[in-house]
Amino acid sequence: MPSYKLTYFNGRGRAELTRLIFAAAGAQFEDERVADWPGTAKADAPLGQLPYLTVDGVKVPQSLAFARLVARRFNMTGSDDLEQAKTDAVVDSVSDLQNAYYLKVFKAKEDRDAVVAQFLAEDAVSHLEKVEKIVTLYGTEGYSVGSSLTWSDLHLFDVTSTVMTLNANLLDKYPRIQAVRKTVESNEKVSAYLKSRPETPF
Ligand SMILES: N[C@@H](CCC(=O)N[C@@H](CS)C(=O)NCC(=O)O)C(=O)O
Repeated sequence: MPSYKLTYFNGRGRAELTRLIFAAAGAQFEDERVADWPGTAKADAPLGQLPYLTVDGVKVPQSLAFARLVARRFNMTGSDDLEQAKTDAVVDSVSDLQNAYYLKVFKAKEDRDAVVAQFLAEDAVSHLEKVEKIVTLYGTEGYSVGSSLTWSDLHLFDVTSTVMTLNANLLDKYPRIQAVRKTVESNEKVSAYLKSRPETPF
């Protein structure tokens, strides 16, 4: 059996997608949470950043690269190469929202309320409209692509959960996104993980 160690801060952030994939697959991994940064951890990280995944002793940086590897190993990237491209396209659309959130809201120091208001009125709307559109195009009710759980469903769930902390009604206009979230939340293994995971500030 391959060994996996996920190294990140004590947060969901860019590591949570991979944790959700492991949870949905019912697979074991070591969840290393770095408390002292940079400490010695920065020098240990392949690109000087977190997260990274150590697979059988090999360190893989870039959260989407190793999430895709793990999802592929657990058959969660789609049933053929075209479906894989579709889950990639959904993941990228969701990541556009995630990156805008990190760049604007997470890093905001001054005028946070104004930054949040602008993000919700402009960035979030523009990205969520695209996610709703692509999920409608490629998925069936409750799935972002095809008709079974894929890593794009988990990414959509995770990132929208984070952005919803800014506005609980954020998804009112996006029924297909809501339906995917319901599927993820009602997955037995994922739901058990969500109940047991640590509460963290991000
Ligand atoms: N594209 C990278 C981004 C990694 C990244 O921005 N990591 C941040 C935390 S989320 C980090 O390590 N910041 C600390 C630093 O750069 O010193 C990924 O998806 O893994």
